[in-house]
Amino acid sequence: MAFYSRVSGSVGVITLQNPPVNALSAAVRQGIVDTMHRALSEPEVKSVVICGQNGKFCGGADIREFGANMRGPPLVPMIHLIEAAEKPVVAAIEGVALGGGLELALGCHYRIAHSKARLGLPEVTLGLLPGAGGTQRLPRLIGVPAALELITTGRHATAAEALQLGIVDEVTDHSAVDAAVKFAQSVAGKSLDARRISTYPRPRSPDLAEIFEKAMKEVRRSARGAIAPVTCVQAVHASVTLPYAKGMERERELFSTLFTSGQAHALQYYFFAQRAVSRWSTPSGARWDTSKPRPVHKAAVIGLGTMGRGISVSLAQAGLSVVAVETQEKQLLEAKQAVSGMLERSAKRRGVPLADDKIKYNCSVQAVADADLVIEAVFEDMALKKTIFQQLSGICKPGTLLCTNTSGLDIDELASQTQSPELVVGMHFFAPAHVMKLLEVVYGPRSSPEALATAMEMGKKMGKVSVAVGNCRGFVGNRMLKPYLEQAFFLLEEGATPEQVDQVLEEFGFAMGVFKVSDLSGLDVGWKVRKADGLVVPGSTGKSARIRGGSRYSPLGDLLCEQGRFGQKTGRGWYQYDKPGGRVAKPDPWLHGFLEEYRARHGLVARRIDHQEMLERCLYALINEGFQILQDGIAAGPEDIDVIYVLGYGWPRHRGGPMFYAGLVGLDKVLERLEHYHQVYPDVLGLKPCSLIRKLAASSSPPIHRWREFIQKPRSQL
Ligand SMILES: CCCCCCCCCCCCC/C=C/C(=O)SCCNC(=O)CCNC(=O)[C@H](O)C(C)(C)COP(=O)(O)OP(=O)(O)OC[C@H]1O[C@@H](n2cnc3c(N)ncnc32)[C@H](O)[C@@H]1OP(=O)(O)O
Repeated sequence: MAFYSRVSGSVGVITLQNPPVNALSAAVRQGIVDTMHRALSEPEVKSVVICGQNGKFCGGADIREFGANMRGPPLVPMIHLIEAAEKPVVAAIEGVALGGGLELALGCHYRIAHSKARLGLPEVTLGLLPGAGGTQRLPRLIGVPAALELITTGRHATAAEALQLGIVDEVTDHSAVDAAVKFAQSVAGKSLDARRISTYPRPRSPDLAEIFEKAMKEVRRSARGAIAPVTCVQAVHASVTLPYAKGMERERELFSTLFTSGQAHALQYYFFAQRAVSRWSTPSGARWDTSKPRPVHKAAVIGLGTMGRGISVSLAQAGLSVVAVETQEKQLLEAKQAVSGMLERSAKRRGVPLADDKIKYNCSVQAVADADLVIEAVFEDMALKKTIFQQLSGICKPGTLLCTNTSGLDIDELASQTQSPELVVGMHFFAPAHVMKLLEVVYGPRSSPEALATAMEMGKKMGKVSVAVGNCRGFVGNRMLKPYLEQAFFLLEEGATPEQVDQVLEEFGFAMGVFKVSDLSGLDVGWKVRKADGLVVPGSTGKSARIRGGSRYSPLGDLLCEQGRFGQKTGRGWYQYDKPGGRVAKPDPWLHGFLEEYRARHGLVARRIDHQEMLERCLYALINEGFQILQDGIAAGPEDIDVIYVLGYGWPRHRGGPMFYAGLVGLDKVLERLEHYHQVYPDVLGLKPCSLIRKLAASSSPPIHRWREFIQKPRSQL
């Protein structure tokens, strides 16, 4: 709703009230319309201020109302009512003015912002465009290039930038509401002819055609198949080619196309999924709202390789005192230099104070004795990690949380090396650790709810999106990667090239295809794991070379590693690069010859594999594992998996995540294709549909928010 009051006798103040962000729900819109009429009809009122309760102007349209039968007064006429008013209306912007919130402010005659406020039109991130006049008013106010940039990226601008661009008229360090009231009094009775943005002339400039062409090219390149950014450019284009009223019609037409699109549903689902993962729960009933995190003031990082350095930076930037340990003096010095550089660059980029003095470097593990939380970040080697956990158990003060940065090793095995296994959790960071937003927080069977809550809280402090997951090989992300990679290898055996498989995945929207990613992260990483698992059998020939434990196995990755082809770092992998460390992947005739020779050796006849089959086999094998993970209770819900895949594995956000995508395709269709492929390849376990997808499909494929009802709760000791 909206609350009306009169201030200083002559200023009507309309306060939006819809916690937590004063989104424009039907009740709020109704409240604005009613209170505007009241303010306009009261003769004593000479001007109006619109503000939001609790220091937040407005977070935009109420996203929860999208899709449902939208009731209440529509936004566009509501904003026109404000703009057409004969009394000056001033927006007092505190906190945020986003989406419909900024469009409401653009309908006001003046805008006063608090210096800490953020303003933007982030609709594009929800698969929409600013459909309440934003695409027509903003370019008229600040020009096409700046409007295009803000609308197609959806980024938030600071108040200072908004002032510079001309979006706001004044910025204050004090109460924006008080400033707006004062301002409103000063402009009472003045002409509003020059203050109605919709009446401004269409933006004109000789280079507009070039600007739009460039913008369109750029969004097509970066959107990776997302339609909203492209549609945003089309809508802004209407502001220069059409008069305002016609431009608004075009905006509405384009908005309607986006509004009902699968991409908008996916992006809005993802918006809530990213927030839902913080409300974690475990199979045994431990929950975010009943588990209290321990206070952490001092943290320690052991091992200052690439991951340890990034983790130290993240901790320091979160304001913690950090002890960074590397036992070799030379490596310690190198790491110190590298971390300082990272902190400096980051401080410059984010405009925050340098956090260099937060980190103390040390050669001895003893230095972590008084830390509240230790993150071990040495190589992925169980024996080494075990030794460190034994040491830590003896050195650390009672109650210290012991965390391991591992991408898949058994948390419980490490916990069993300590005297307090309940204080051990996994923290799986993604490289580069100070940049990537995702953190998998892994609870073992003995981790306490308090330990899990502390690690989740720590992730949040570091600005990460933390997802709580159970302990199993590869946790969620890497476990699902295995069947996906396996299919990609099998496709090569059957006749595809790495370029073909990657192209299919990139056209789907992945930032990089599976083989390019493999080259980037290093083929030797998986090779080491497979060797430790006893899967690598050098020189094996005949049928047994392609079977492990009764299931189909592809040794292609192992064979490349035996040739020293580790990917970008060696200049050769699934592709070739101009030099070791090179970044530009080029098809490699050597590899094509190698694949032909391999197929011939194993009696495999290459066939032409169509686009659809490549996509289905890779994605559905991954999705099937996702259902198995839900069934095993490793992830609490599909949102957890989707957030992990979007933030950690380059899954295109506009497709919601693998589990959402499965629902969109249709669970019965995914099941049918899995059944088909499993029949063709009965020796591939990853293609055997798991019982949860069968159960859901048999129950008429309920919507994704109901899937949890179909998951049998596994027992856990946590
Ligand atoms: C055939 C079809 C015809 C179509 C007909 C329809 C015509 C309609 C035309 C209408 C045109 C509309 C045009 C306008 C569109 C919009 O405005 S879309 C919304 C744009 N706004 C946003 O994208 C902002 C989203 N929110 C945020 O970015 C952040 O929440 C924040 C505001 C910056 C605050 O961040 P923080 O303090 O970190 O809090 P959070 O945890 O993110 O959020 C707190 C809770 O608030 C919920 N929430 C936030 N914003 C909204 C919102 N706009 N609507 C609903 N709910 C919102 C958020 O989900 C959190 O709650 P929980 O999920 O329960 O945790």
